[in-house]
Amino acid sequence: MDATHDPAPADAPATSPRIVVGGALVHRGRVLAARRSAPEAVAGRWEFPGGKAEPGETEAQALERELLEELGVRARALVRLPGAWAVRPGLELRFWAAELLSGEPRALQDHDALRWLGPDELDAVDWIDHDRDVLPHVARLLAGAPAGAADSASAVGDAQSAG
Ligand SMILES: Nc1nc2c([nH]c(=O)n2[C@H]2C[C@H](O)[C@@H](COP(=O)(O)OP(=O)(O)OP(=O)(O)O)O2)c(=O)[nH]1
Repeated sequence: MDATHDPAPADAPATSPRIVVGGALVHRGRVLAARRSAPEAVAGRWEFPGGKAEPGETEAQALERELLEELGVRARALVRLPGAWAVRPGLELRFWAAELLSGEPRALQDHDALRWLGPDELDAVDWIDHDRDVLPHVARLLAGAPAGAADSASAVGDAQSAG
């Protein structure tokens, strides 16, 4: 982009938007939902775990790092899902599909509960609005995922709020 011919508005951030990556972590035909413990604006609502990409990181690297930090699992980012959402000016949310490589997710950071949701259970939790928008893509992802125990949601982690 040529800044000379495409000036940013005066109130825009100095750099391009920072990216937040949310991961639709799929395992045995279900996807992991995580309930946020903070900040207050989103506490108690469900999201796809992830976080902000650090400078120099690819989106895939950022997601894999965040899933290790937040859930204690190794995962592989597979493909970006369509769409992008402005969380706030200068912060853009994108979603990726990811597969679980090893470990059992635990709510170590930012979350106080986790649930695996099957294709018929995607409406079972109170999603953050942006995350609800991407559910049709997640449903398609699950439809193409290897069949697994998708008959019921189960709690896979539960912890007191870590603040
Ligand atoms: N991780 C994640 N954040 C989401 C989702 N949907 C959504 O609106 N958000 C918002 C909540 C936060 O305002 C922002 C992401 O912040 P974050 O707290 O997850 O990022 P982070 O772990 O890198 O944060 P920090 O180190 O700066 O505290 O995006 C989602 O599905 N996953």
